[in-house]
Amino acid sequence: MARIARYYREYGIRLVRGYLQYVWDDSGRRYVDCNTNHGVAFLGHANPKIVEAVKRQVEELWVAPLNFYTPARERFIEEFSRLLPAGFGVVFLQNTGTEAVEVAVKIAKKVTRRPTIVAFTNSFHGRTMGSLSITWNEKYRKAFEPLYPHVRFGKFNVPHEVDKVVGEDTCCVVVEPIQGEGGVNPATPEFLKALREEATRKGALLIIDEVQTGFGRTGAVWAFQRYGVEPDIFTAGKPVAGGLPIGLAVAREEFGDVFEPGEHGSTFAGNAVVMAAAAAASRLLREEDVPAKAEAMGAELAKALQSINSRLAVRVKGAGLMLGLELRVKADQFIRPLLERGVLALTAGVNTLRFLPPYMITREDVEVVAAAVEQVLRAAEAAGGSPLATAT
Ligand SMILES: Cc1ncc(COP(=O)(O)O)c(C=O)c1O
Repeated sequence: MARIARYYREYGIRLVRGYLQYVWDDSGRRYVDCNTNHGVAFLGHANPKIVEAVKRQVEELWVAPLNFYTPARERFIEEFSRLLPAGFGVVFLQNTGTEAVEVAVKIAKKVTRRPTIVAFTNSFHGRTMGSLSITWNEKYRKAFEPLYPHVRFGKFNVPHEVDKVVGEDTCCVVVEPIQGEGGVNPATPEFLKALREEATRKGALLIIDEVQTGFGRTGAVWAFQRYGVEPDIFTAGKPVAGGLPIGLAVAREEFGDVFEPGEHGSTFAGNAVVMAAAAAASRLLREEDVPAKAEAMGAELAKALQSINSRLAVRVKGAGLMLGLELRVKADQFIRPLLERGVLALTAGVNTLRFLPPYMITREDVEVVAAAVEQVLRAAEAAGGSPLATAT
């Protein structure tokens, strides 16, 4: 028998079931899911409203190329449009976050005819060759160089240097409103505003990457709405189809016809099953006021994490239900001990524990998570310096 290629750390746990904010392993053990497959299951595992829509769709039609109209795509665009700020009239359908970034950059290149992409320190935009080129961390890029050569990295959250990196050669500036993989680092309002102004001044497009932040997680449908700064294009992915693979770029109306037939495409993009799931997810987001719930439970979780009594905890970062607990030590050593206490979590950067739970997480779940985190930090403290590799 072949085996699945290994390039992820394995925890030796076999997950067999997921329902809303919980997953279960094959021994019947339940976990509070603050990993949600890197933010995908934000609307919960097997959310009944999405399950129902998918079930109906799989009996009707699975795939149809973008050359044809389908009721599933029509329902999706109708529901999704209600989540879009005025002026964002065009959706480019893809299958993953990295593809969403790729198409956004392609639009910028075609519109401006310029070569250079500007990105920032600690950015993460994906792992295909284009998006990897604007992902900052050497760990992800080194083995695959040379990448796309026309990239300049500016310093994240340093507004007075923005004019030095954005030039007349720049097709687009790509930024996460809150850096996810890079450490749960929120952009400052001054920084995003400087990017908007400088991009406009130099004739470059501003692309805001909402693959991790978007679709309600930060307390607004789109995180940039918290800043009052509007991009020309934004990307989304992870939770938009409730758990099925999706990525998309949303552009201002004027960029809608940028590609000639044949210049862009993707076989699975906009397939009927994913569209049915994304239509149901978009509807649920609006009807249940998911962003407001994320804001409220995010405040509870942030408060609980802040009150953790450990000298290893530095501060809580993020917004809504995209939260990081910065530590004085490397964060990855705590993922396994947290699993042993019934909590799935993530790391971000080197020394941040990241929590991306579903919006229906309860106060009791928050208590479970915070108690588990406190226990693992205290256990590490009690063990004395030895097991603690100091973060660099
Ligand atoms: C901000 C951001 N952009 C792009 C991506 C890539 O998305 P995907 O893994 O779906 O290709 C990610 C994934 O974590 C992300 O956080």
